[in-house]
Amino acid sequence: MVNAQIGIIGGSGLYQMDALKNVEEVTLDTPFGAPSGSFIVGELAGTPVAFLARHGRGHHLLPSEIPFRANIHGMKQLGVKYLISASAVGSLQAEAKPLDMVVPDQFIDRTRQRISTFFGEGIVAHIGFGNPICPQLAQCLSTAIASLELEGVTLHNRGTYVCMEGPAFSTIAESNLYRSWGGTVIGMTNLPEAKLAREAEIAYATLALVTDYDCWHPDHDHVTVEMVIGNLQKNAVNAQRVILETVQQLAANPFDSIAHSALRYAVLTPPDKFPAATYEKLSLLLDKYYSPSR
Ligand SMILES: CSC[C@H]1O[C@H](OP(=O)(O)O)[C@H](O)[C@@H]1O
Ligand SMILES: Nc1ncnc2[nH]cnc12
Repeated sequence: MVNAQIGIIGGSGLYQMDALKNVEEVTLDTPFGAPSGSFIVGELAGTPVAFLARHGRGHHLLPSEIPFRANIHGMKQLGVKYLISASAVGSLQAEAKPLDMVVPDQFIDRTRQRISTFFGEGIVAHIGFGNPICPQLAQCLSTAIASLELEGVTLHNRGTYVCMEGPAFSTIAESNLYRSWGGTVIGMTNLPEAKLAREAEIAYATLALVTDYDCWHPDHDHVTVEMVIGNLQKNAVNAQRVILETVQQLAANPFDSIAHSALRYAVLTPPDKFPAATYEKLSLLLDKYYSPSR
């Protein structure tokens, strides 16, 4: 099996990494079904990475249809310890303008139809999620963005990502509500990913690419798909430069994240009560702690 410690999930407008070398397409199955598509494994500046387009390469999956569990499980199978998510977001604050980059440190969950856990079916676990983003990985992203001095791009190195269900964009009333809650940006995908990555003990951070002002700003048009993709196309080259720089930093200075031991005290069910079939589904996550005692 191919091994890549760094994973990249590309969102709307980022369906491939142009700088990848020695590329191999890997099709994986998981106990949680099929991922969004095949993983593209290759080298970025000599470092092995695994890339996945979360909506599929032809963008055929709605946010609510993305097989988040399979995607994260697939990354885990490939050996990923650090996961970078690149995502299009609307801005909820005037200072975060289209084409800016935000590295959020918090989430607000407004999803309704997502399965955001690997657990259940007889094995109960509760991970800590107070700090949902890995601070060191977020710092790597921020350092990379700052070091590139990208023209016209302001870095916002913290912020709250509101994750809505979609697929319709928000109403003005909702957008203003999220602003009053302190939301910085809004998207439809990153929260289930972050929760599942934490359960899989993978450090996760988001590179949020601002594409629009959602619908709250009196001086800007309401968000449309055309606006999102137009701005992302302008910024996709910069986003790939940021990811490349981050991967180089990470390869030179790997670190231990709190995410890497998230399950140590999370499981409540005694191991002798684990249903065998459920344990088998979760063995990639749980063997590290329980295999010898079972
Ligand atoms: C194309 S606009 C809405 C769409 O874009 C964002 O996707 P991603 O997070 O995968 O970049 C947003 O979350 C919606 O899924
Ligand atoms: N305004 C917005 N709302 C939700 N998701 C988005 N992705 C990009 N812009 C968005």
